[in-house]
Amino acid sequence: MKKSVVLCGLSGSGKTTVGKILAEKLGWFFIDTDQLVEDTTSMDIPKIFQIYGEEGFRQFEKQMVEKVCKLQNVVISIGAGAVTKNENVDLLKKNCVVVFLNAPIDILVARLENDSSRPLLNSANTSEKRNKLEVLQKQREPIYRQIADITVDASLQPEKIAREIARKLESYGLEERNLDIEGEIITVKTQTTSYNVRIGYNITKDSVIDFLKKRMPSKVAVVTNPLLNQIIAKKMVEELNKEGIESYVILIEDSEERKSPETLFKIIDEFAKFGLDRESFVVAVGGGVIGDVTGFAAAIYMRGIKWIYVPTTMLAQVDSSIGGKVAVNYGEKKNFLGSFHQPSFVVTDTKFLEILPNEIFTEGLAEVVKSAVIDGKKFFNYLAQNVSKILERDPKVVFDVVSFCVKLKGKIVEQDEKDLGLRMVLNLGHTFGHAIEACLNYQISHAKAVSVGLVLETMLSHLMGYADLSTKDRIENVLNSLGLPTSPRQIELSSVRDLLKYMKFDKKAARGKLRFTIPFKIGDVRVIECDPSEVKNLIEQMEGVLS
Ligand SMILES: Nc1ncnc2c1ncn2[C@@H]1O[C@H](COP(=O)(O)OP(=O)(O)O)[C@@H](O)[C@H]1O
Ligand SMILES: O=C(O)C1=C[C@@H](OP(=O)(O)O)[C@@H](O)[C@H](O)C1
Ligand SMILES: [Mg+2]
Ligand SMILES: [Zn+2]
Repeated sequence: MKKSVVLCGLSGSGKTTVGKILAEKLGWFFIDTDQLVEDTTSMDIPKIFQIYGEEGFRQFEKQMVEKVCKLQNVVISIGAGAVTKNENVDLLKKNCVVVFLNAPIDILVARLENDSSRPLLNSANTSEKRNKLEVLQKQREPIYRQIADITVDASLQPEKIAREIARKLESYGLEERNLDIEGEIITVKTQTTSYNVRIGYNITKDSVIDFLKKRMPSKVAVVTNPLLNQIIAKKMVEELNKEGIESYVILIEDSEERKSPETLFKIIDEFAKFGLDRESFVVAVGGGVIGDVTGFAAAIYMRGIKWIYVPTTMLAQVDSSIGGKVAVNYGEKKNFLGSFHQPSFVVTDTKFLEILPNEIFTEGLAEVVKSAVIDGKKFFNYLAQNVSKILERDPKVVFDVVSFCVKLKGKIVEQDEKDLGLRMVLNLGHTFGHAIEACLNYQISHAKAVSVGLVLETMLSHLMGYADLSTKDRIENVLNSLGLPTSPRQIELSSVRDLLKYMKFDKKAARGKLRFTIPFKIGDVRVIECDPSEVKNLIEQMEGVLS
């Protein structure tokens, strides 16, 4: 199924200009691969050509095409030459409705007359520029024509072109998404502080700006990745500056490997470079890695400055954005260095969830099931009954799911901010989950590990004489129907016994005892302590059942 739109055509055909207008019209996010390449390399395109040559640029461009083709509901504008790589063409055709912006050369030459940002068209005079464009046209136009689902006359006014494309997209089932969902504000009151989590649809920019305008911080640093910079952060910073609040963007790459002390110090160096002081604010826009690292940087910079979190993935919205746990990995050890530093405000905008690749969306769902098991039958049954709506990302159901999880976690954190008692129930699925992640060398996602962990911990509870088998079956069924793994075999974990040695390094283990959070039944989750030898016995029994 084609879930996004890409605009192609020669330089000057209006891919960037029309793409922005079209996205606005559809209520979708807009992404330009040229801009992504520039933000990722921190260089403009002429500079990239100068240093790496055209082929070097094409390699960066290919990585960006791969990245954006994983998303949904986005308007993409590519560089004119992206179609010269077959891999790009294949991906774009597979994932996007392709629109060819077709305009006569004379018009293109006129539009680009004073433009020096396109190195392949750099020329001393107009006729030379025209010749270069004609050479590119011969090579590329046949490809545009061949891959186009829709062709439009790009010599018209940009607004008109965008309108025409939007009309033609309807027959591909791609339509405007401007949903009217009533938001809500949830207050989290801990012993040390109190803050609001505002949940809503398409609320990020206004919420953050309103909040900051009331406080007028000395400076603001927004930490995000290149993709989210284009989608939201850049505009936010521009508006903040217009409002007289001096603001900057700090771009980081946010793969799990980058959740490191190096990234932490890089962010801190940037804070110092921009002159942030104790009256400044930090805004983290991104998934769990960006939230955790940025929150930790805010926690230790000048002994702590205030921060706002805008979580953009399902996992971050339902889990890591609440409760103020911030951290980086240290060597092999996950979240080994960290602190508690509650944000001053959380903006949970479910519009971000519309564009997530399926796999990343699903990653949040394991924690959702966990929350449902902790809370009880009502939410658990709601989940079980709404599996297909969740997978379709029905906006209302997604909103309810996020809201539910935020409220539950908020309540738990209010009673036990520092993870000394009650908060440990949130570790359900995680003693096994973390051990699975470590045992598989972190080549598995946290979500999949927690999903299998949930099932194994319920089995453990059963073998201890607590949970009955129907509880295990119900948890297993919901996880399975959401597309999450439930058995060691599905994740290529050959021996459950191997997990034991990793459990001993768990942060929850103390004085030689292991700690588990296990369900007695749905809605009754308890923390228990065990001797490693007892756990070894039980795991051996478990392997008997599994084989
Ligand atoms: N339909 C249009 N009518 C008039 N000017 C346009 C139109 N589309 C683009 N332009 C102008 O042409 C120049 C190149 O547009 P741009 O969007 O950068 O094209 P592309 O991304 O396809 O290279 C810009 O100065 C832009 O304002
Ligand atoms: O023709 C090309 O190969 C290029 C086109 C540019 O994008 P536009 O199509 O926006 O000019 C940009 O990707 C780069 O300068 C290379
Ligand atoms: Mg462009
Ligand atoms: Zn987790």
